[in-house]
Amino acid sequence: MTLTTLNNCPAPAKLNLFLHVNGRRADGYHLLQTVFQLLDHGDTLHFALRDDTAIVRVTALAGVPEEQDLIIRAATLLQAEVLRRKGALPRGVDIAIDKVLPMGGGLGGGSSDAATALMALNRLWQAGLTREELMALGLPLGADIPFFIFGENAFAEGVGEALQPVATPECWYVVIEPGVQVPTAAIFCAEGLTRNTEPVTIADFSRYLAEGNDAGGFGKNDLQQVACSLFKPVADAVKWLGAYGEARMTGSGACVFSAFGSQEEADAVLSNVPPVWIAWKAKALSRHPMLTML
Ligand SMILES: C[C@@](CO)(OP(=O)(O)O)[C@H](O)COP(=O)(O)OP(=O)(O)OC[C@H]1O[C@@H](n2ccc(N)nc2=O)[C@H](O)[C@@H]1O
Ligand SMILES: Nc1ncnc2c1ncn2[C@@H]1O[C@H](COP(=O)(O)OP(=O)(O)O)[C@@H](O)[C@H]1O
Repeated sequence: MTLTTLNNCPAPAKLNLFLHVNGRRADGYHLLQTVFQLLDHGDTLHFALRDDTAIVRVTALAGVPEEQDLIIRAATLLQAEVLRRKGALPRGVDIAIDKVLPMGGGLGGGSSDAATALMALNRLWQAGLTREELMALGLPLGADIPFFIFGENAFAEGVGEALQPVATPECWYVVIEPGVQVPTAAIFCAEGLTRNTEPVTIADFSRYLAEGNDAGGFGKNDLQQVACSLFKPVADAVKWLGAYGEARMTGSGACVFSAFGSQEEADAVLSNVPPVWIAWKAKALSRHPMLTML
């Protein structure tokens, strides 16, 4: 079927259930091991084909000029790839976004938006790229983009691009936004960052869960100590949520999460969150909702 619009396309948040820094590549990028968890909370994008070839963001995004927006950059890359393959530019597109996820929150919002744009436009433009080709196209824009296109919870290595599907518990997460934007680069270049965590295996993670442990208790987030020392609100959120269970930062911060077995337990914690913070609950997803939509 030829479509000209795709509305209500979800761009879910991710959590890094643990995040280990195992080394550094020659180009300075850090080698990581992590488990990515999809959440049923995120941004929503809307696409409408145009009669010209322009790619236009029709909603403003504070602090992100249109040409720097990962959504626009991803769409532009895919449009050029379609030109290369088919010899003609596909129609332009108006892209609207309902932005919910905080920027610099470690929830992968920008990457998830870009991944959703690539998946939606691959369909609208009938571009025919495989999932692997879309993942490779997105990687230079952000290390988390391949994961979102992969579409399943994953054990990731490299800079996050070597992905294996992994089962994770069907639990609820409480997420606190401490109200600061943590710049990823500042955390990775911090002097105090440890970069030599011993590698783990996907089997180690799965065994830990099979023993009945919470998803958020395996390993640690190696970026957390540095982020907490540079950004006190992150340390405060870890301390506060830690009173209810294992509390951990996601990605390079700033958001902090804890796992709960039921929605009621999550609600009980949420009702106590100090009003200085934005906080919400989200259910663990096992698949990216775009996979069902397309
Ligand atoms: C840490 C993670 C974990 O999922 O997520 P977020 O917290 O950003 O969501 C990602 O690896 C974020 O990867 P990516 O999205 O590519 O990071 P960027 O913001 O582009 O990286 C900014 C800078 O951080 C450093 N950087 C980033 C990733 C990495 N594996 N090693 C690095 O050294 C580089 O100096 C890079 O220029
Ligand atoms: N569509 C977008 N949504 C959010 N951030 C974007 C977007 N496009 C570019 N960015 C830039 O990416 C940075 C990281 O944002 P984001 O991916 O939301 O956080 P994080 O990498 O911590 O999960 C932002 O500070 C912003 O400058």
